[in-house]
Amino acid sequence: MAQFTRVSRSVGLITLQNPPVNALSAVARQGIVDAVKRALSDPKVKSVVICGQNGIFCGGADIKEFGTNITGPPLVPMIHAIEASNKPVVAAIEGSAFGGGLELALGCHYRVAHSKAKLGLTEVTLGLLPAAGGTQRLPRLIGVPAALNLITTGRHVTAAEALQLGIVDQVTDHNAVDEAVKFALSVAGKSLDARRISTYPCPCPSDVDALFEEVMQKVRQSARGAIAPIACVQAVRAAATLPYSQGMEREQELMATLFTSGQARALQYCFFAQRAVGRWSMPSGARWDTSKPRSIHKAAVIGLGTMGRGIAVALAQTGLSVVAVETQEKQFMEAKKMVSGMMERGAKRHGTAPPLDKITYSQNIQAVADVDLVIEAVFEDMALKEKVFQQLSTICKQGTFLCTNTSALDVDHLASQTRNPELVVGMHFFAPAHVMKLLEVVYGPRSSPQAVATAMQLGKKMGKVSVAVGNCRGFVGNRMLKPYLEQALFLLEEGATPELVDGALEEFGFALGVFKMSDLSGLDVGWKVRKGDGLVEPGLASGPSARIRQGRRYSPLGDLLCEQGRFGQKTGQGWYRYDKPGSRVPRYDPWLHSFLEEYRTQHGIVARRIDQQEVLERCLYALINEGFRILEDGIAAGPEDIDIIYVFGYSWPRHRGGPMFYASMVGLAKVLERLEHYHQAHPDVPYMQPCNLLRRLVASGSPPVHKWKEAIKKLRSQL
Ligand SMILES: CCCCCC/C=C/CC(=O)SCCNC(=O)CCNC(=O)[C@H](O)C(C)(C)COP(=O)(O)OP(=O)(O)OC[C@H]1O[C@@H](n2cnc3c(N)ncnc32)[C@H](O)[C@@H]1OP(=O)(O)O
Repeated sequence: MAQFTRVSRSVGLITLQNPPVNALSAVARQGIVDAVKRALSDPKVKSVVICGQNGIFCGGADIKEFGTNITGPPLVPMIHAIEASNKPVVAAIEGSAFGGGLELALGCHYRVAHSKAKLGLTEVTLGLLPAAGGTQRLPRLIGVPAALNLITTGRHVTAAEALQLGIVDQVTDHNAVDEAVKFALSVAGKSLDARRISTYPCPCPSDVDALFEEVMQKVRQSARGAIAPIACVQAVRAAATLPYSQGMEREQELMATLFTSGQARALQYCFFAQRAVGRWSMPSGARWDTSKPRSIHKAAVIGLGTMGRGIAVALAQTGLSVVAVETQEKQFMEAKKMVSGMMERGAKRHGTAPPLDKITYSQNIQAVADVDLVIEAVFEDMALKEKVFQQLSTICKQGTFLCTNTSALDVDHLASQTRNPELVVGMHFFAPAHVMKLLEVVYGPRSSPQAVATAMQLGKKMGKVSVAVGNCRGFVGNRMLKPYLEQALFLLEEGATPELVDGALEEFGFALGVFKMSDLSGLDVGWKVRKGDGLVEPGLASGPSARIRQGRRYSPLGDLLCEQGRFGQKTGQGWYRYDKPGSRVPRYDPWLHSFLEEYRTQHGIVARRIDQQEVLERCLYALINEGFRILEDGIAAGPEDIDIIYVFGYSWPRHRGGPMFYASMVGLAKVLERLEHYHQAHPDVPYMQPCNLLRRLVASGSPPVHKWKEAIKKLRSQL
């Protein structure tokens, strides 16, 4: 797991060998301890280089070991031994040096990095802190403000930035190991007194207290309830205010609390879930490892509204040639300007050239004749989309994949409009499409595995986290949102306010509560859908039937706002008031509150006190219940797919692991009991009726979330 060789006569080369990322597992740590001992005791070795095999230095501690009985030598004394060595030790950093990997490098006396390497103390993203001395060494090396920034965000820095910050001593475009060996030869025999970071004083600004107070406030605000970033600040504060050994004690103390926390479990679950969704499967048995994607060189986007523009930018940024089609003159001119602006801003942020020449614009759909893949992003109207798919089917060359960006409509019905339905899949982007990381790849019963594999691969190229899901109304994300939104409206009817509901959800960790989010998305969007579904009945003002539609409880509150022209941020009024149309800061709206009171009076509802717990239980458990139905229906292959969709697409707090993971943490029996309770109280709300799968999982002893897939398979086979 760590190979020792002697190179250039006097350099001991220690190579970590733990594929795929040279994580510091127990065996790898033992390998390093043994190799370091060997290097230090070999009189021929005058200096040492530590590197990782296969072009990656080290991906940090082995996350798979967390939550198990950890054996093998601990990291902290191992790194101390390296730092204490009387022979110079040089880290040769290629690929990545993350978490414990960078901490190992900080224990070395020198660091040489390849120009393409990335470095970071990423532990906070896993609900932890850099507890192998990282919180104590980094501030001593680069100063408190820069260390705070890196440690509390876990962000990756390039080799160039690492050099500028003083994290590495040399950056090279050549082979980093060869350069590190040369470096090691050059420093052999030199004094190491000034090279042991733990002995450095911590450079601090004069008013340390004020600095930490300010940072703590900022971190609390952005952490949305996550505890690790706060512990990171506390640990760095210890570096700034205590001697090294006491700082280390504080670091270990804080880590002990984080290590066993539910948040760390949730974040580590998300880490693996994000990777697991790439190993997709379809009910037909088609899988990621047996389905070959086709290469896409040229793509087209049809419709340059908000979504189409974002998709065109995202495609061009991957280096593809893109044909962007918009048939309406005004929208066409506007879109061209907007798309160029979006690309220029993106390029400026990344310090690259905007890929303006990658896009050709056309007002004629015939321009897509020679592309390999089309993404339709016209207005969300089935008749319009049907027509576009019929046209595409005749215009495009043989074999072109036809994708739709619909957020809810029937992908299979669109496929039926084409000559080759097997080439049709959904590619559901989230707004703004060039920014949001999530992509739902929707397969219909006739989508070919190759079409799914191609869309998944294209999503990956675009830097998206792509999740393959089955075809149903709203797919996974929007389908689960429906009961969540419905409960929020019922709560308003019964006595809650938008502020109370949003407050509870934001305290839970959502970036925006449900009403703020609805104002941002536009209330007219759902109104149109409800009209299409025959749910909107203007004039049905009061009486018992006013709140029953299609045999179930219905709240017309959203429709009533829309009838008043209150569409949210864009009109300056929605569930909140905004300073002017397009403003983003929601303000308390006395009109809305009187409106709610009048509404309740009109419908004979006596407002009651609703607490945060009820808000959370009703909104979240209704959503989770639908998640179980989605699993039962086979629309999502496993809980990880649902959780990743919610974390990346719907701002579900990552430190709560996604809705299905959260349900497992709350306890399935408790979720079931609360759903039963609310369904008894509201029998006319079918979404509250506990799903069979949930009942059966509880009856089978509530297996942990990573065993659900297996349990569902077993339950299915028993049917
Ligand atoms: C009491 C304990 C005290 C401990 C004190 C010290 C504390 C240290 C804490 C840490 O070090 S926590 C770990 C910090 N490391 C990271 O955050 C890095 C995580 N990994 C990555 O960011 C990426 O994997 C990568 C290294 C940049 C490589 O990316 P790439 O896209 O090339 O591959 P992936 O698909 O992401 O990964 C491949 C494969 O490897 C698994 N994996 C990656 N990192 C780790 C790890 N650190 N431990 C275990 N396994 C790891 C990953 O899950 C993939 O496998 P899978 O089967 O597909 O899931």
